Amino acid sequence: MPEESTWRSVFRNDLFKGKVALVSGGGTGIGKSIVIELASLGATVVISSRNEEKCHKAADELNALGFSGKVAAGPSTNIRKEEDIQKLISHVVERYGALDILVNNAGGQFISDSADISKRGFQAVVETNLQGTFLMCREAFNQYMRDNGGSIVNITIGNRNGMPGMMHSAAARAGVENMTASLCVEWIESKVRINCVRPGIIFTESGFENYGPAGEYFLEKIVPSLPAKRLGSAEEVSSAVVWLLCEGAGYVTGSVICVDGGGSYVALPLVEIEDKTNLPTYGYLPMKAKL
Ligand SMILES: CCCCCCC/C=C/C(=O)SCCNC(=O)CCNC(=O)[C@H](O)C(C)(C)COP(=O)(O)OP(=O)(O)OC[C@H]1O[C@@H](n2cnc3c(N)ncnc32)[C@H](O)[C@@H]1OP(=O)(O)O
Ligand SMILES: NC(=O)C1=CN([C@@H]2O[C@H](COP(=O)(O)OP(=O)(O)OC[C@H]3O[C@@H](n4cnc5c(N)ncnc54)[C@H](OP(=O)(O)O)[C@@H]3O)[C@@H](O)[C@H]2O)C=CC1
Repeated sequence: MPEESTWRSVFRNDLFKGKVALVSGGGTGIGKSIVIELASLGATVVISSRNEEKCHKAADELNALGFSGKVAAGPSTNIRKEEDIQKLISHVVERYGALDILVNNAGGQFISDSADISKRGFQAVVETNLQGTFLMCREAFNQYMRDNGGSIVNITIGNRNGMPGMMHSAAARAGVENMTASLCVEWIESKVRINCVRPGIIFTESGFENYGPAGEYFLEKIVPSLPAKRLGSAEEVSSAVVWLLCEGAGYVTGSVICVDGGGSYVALPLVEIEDKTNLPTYGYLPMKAKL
């Protein structure tokens, strides 16, 4: 996390004054950076995840840094569980009287060849990333935003070229982006805007711990293949999130902003393809060139 003395948001410091925000997975990584942005711009921010202690620790740390009382941990919430989500949203609305901003940042997956993913493994990833995001949006809308308006940002993952090695997550996040397109129309009458931010490969300690040595190995191969030749920072993601949430983005809904240094336009070498290809050729004419 940046030192408070050196870190300044690029946005106006009262941008979210009086607003109440909920950031899922806000105790670590990208989510924590979004929390810092929102709190520093005047919002009251509730953070939640499965590990409540981690969220309390992050809230205490941020409040001690100068966001005194602006950051609070909500109840432990597993976004795979509908009842946890219902309780979390009602906790925020009852305690803070509003829910103006929702950032669906919680999510994750594991690296695996698709052929080795069990049914439960696939379900766990889809339940977390697609169903969890849907239920968070639905509850926020039904319990508050339908009558009061609001702004939602869903964090997704690079899925333009699929994501060999993380197929389940890319499929679920593509679903989130498509769901966002539907919801932006259905909820516009309630003055709810909903958008996505699709990060490329972003350095977060918490995120990469999840992959262990496999993560290091992949990174060595991925970084040279990225057009930007570097990883992104959490702050580069949270800047985009905050812009989408603010009034200046008032005509933006249903969109996806890629924060990926151009990574969507190259194939990431997450899986190795042998030089010798086995794909049979079809054709009647003799091949002039060796394909
Ligand atoms: C390193 C470079 C690669 C490119 C990076 C791309 C950029 C993306 C970065 C990020 O997303 S950073 C965020 C990372 N953080 C996380 O992913 C954390 C959250 N993830 C999880 O909690 C899990 O991955 C989960 C599967 C979503 C949930 O795990 P949980 O333990 O709660 O699931 P269970 O209900 O216990 O198990 C369900 C099912 O899933 C199988 N499974 C779980 N982990 C793995 C694994 N590592 N490999 C294979 N299978 C796994 C588990 O075995 C269960 O299935 P069955 O065994 O019962 O069939
Ligand atoms: N870092 C990267 O390169 C990229 C990350 N992303 C996405 O950005 C988001 C943040 O990732 P990042 O900050 O890197 O990694 P983190 O692991 O730090 O963030 C994931 C957060 O989600 C929470 N979470 C995970 N599963 C659940 C669940 N079932 N219910 C509630 N909370 C949950 C975790 O908390 P807890 O364990 O306490 O539940 C954690 O705080 C994720 O959705 C990730 O997939 C997308 C593209 C690239």
